[in-house]
Amino acid sequence: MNPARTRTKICGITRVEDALAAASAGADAIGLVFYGASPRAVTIEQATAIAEAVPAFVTLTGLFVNPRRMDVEKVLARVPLDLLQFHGDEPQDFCQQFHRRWIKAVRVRRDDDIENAFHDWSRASGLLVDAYDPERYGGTGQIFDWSVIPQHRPLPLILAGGLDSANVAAACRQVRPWGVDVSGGVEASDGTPEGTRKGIKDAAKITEFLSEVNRANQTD
Ligand SMILES: O=C(O)c1ccccc1NCC(=O)[C@H](O)[C@H](O)COP(=O)(O)O
Repeated sequence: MNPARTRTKICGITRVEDALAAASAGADAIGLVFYGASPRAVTIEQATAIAEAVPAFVTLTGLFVNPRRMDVEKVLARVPLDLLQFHGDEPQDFCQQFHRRWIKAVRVRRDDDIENAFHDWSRASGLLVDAYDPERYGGTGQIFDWSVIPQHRPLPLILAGGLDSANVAAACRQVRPWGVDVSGGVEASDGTPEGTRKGIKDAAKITEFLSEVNRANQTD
């Protein structure tokens, strides 16, 4: 399916004000990280507050990494997530059991990883392709080689990994993804040249990122 416009998801949100900034700027989805080892992890209380604040038509996504079934169920009992995102090594049957739509992240290492993932997670509502890092599951700020992304896509493809306002327009034009997903690229600076305050977003960076996606959509 070819998108009329590229959808956008701002991931790793931990504060109500950042969720509202993303929604006001036009993001289609926001992501909450339920993975304790992440510096962007939210508590159930934070997630509940964000869920209450997010307006209709913004997809509230819950991200998990190799959770137990009970971990996901515990979150779903308290937080009205619209979509699950599995960012670890979860098999399809595991992802499928929650009666909720879900997307699968694949960390791209080999040329045929994406093709294999389309086959292995064929019941997903989308495939998120991210950079591979041997030590971290995601949110790495790293780009991968977009030329390995196949043209034939049995599922909507969501591009992630090291995106920011400087490269997202080029990414949209080259890859033509269904959607793009960003985390570190819209975070507040920690005062060092490359560093960011993990989980704290910069509203101006979110606006600039979304403007660049819109620009790419309009100049096709
Ligand atoms: O954000 C995290 O800390 C994280 C930890 C473990 C698994 C996934 C994680 N984030 C995934 C995302 O949703 C990011 O948007 C995606 O990996 C891209 O991140 P970035 O390169 O920082 O834009």
